[in-house]
Amino acid sequence: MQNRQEKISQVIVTAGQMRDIENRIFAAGMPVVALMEKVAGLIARCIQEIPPTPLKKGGYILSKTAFLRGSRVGILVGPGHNGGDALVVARELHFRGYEVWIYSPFSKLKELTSQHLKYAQSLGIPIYQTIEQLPDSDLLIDGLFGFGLERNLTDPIASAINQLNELPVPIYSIDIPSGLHTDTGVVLGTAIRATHTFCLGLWKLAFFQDQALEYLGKAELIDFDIPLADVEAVLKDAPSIKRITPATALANLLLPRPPVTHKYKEGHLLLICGSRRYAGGAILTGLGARASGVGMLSIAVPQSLKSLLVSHLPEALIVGCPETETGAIAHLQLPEKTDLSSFNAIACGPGLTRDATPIVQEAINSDRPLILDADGLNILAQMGAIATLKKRLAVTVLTPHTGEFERLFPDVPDAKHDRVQAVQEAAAQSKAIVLLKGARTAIANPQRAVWILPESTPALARGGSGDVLTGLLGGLLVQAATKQIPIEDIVATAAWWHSQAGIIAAQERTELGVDAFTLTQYLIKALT
Ligand SMILES: NC(=O)C1=CN([C@@H]2O[C@H](COP(=O)(O)OP(=O)(O)OC[C@H]3O[C@@H](n4cnc5c(N)ncnc54)[C@H](O)[C@@H]3O)[C@@H](O)[C@H]2O)[C@@H](O)CC1
Ligand SMILES: [K+]
Repeated sequence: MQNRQEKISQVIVTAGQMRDIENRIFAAGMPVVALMEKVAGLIARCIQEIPPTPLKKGGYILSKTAFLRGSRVGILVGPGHNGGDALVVARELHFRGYEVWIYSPFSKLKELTSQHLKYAQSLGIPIYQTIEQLPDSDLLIDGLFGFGLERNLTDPIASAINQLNELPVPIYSIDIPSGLHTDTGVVLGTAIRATHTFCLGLWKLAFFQDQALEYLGKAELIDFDIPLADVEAVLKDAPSIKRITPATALANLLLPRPPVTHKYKEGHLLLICGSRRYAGGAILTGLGARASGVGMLSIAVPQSLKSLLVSHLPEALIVGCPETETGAIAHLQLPEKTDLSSFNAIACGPGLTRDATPIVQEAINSDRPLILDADGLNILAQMGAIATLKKRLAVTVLTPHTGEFERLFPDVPDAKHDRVQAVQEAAAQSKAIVLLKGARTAIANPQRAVWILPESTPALARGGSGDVLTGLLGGLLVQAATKQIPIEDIVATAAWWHSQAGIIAAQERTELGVDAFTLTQYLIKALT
């Protein structure tokens, strides 16, 4: 049972896939009306369990409303089965003693929705057609549109939604905030700004698109027992899109270590980073790698940074390299009897400046697994990312933020519109594993499979936090090199670990207190 729940919690579907899964359930004999009753019953129960918490918006307490028996609940009803769900909730809350009213602005409703409305009316629940008639409420439930929304919202419903968003009451959306595109999370005209969203059955893609986040509020999955067999049957031929869960991330963390091992068995990582201008980037990348538990760490930096790096990372082998006039690494000067094949992987980029082109070229030409970040990505973009990467013999991992992504892949569809599709396309075209940073970091492999980080914190939106990720990822990658773990899974684990450290640090120190050095100090804490 645990296994089923864990699997369900990883799945992410599009609206089309959800409809196909739903149709299989109906074809197998489950009556539509029974499923609606079951789903809406679960939602009604969740609403009754809402604790009496103060309402906050933007961090400020607006009112101390408690949603207790007797509270006034406004139910927003659309024309389809999302509206049907809302009407079943209305009926249940009515019988549980809540003071319910219904806003039903559409004249044409689907059959089942229309029947529920008729029954609600027979119970004496007040029904209003226009926004001006609506009484006050302590809580709104949004059942205007679910995954059936197919075109832009227009007036009068669009302006009604805008007015409802202004009310100082929490809004609980059923399935998805009405007005959001279920796959891209794009706002179709306007959308409900929910304080809480009950996502029904399986996570929909919109929940992991950055542009949707400010509309979703706190998101919760309502598991209504969709059989795994139906999910697997519908998803089997499509590239998988998965949430990274704590269980999957921890499974790849290489703990416990085998009792008999040695430092070279736990991987040798080469970091190529830093310049006179950006010395700190090299330190942060090194500290990220240190937290990974890497067996051996070598760090190539400009000669003038060598003693600084030694003082911060005494355990690492610091390789001082000849430098350009501007203080960038001019070329790699490894110790005697060492060449790039001595390392299990290379991570290259943080703090290099764009003057370090030859060394990035050298790393790309090597046959080692390679992580490129920051200036490593900017230099790659100048070379032409797709053509350059196609020639690589070993795996490449790219870790761009949106700006770097656009420079790397100018011909890939707009990452601001649909980040998931963009990262899939970039990985497929470049044959690299691409980690697109954002509020919901998304990782894709060349086969278009995607892993999405469902949780993060804006505390990580600070200079240097990406350097920490690069080091951490590099350290994990070399340790996994001898252990047959797919690299995509290691990338997902590194992203999860990094964000968990940020979340825990922010809880203790506020979102303002997570500078990149502090973040490195929370990495181990996130596991203990
Ligand atoms: N997936 C499932 O297994 C289940 C789904 N259920 C509910 O059913 C919902 C999907 O129901 P529907 O397919 O009926 O879709 P919706 O309820 O999302 O709405 C579709 C209706 O809205 C109309 N519409 C679409 N765009 C419009 C626009 N821009 N302006 C005005 N009208 C517009 C359509 O013509 C259609 O009548 C889900 O979101 C969920 O709430 C649950 O009842 C039961 C289980
Ligand atoms: K909705």
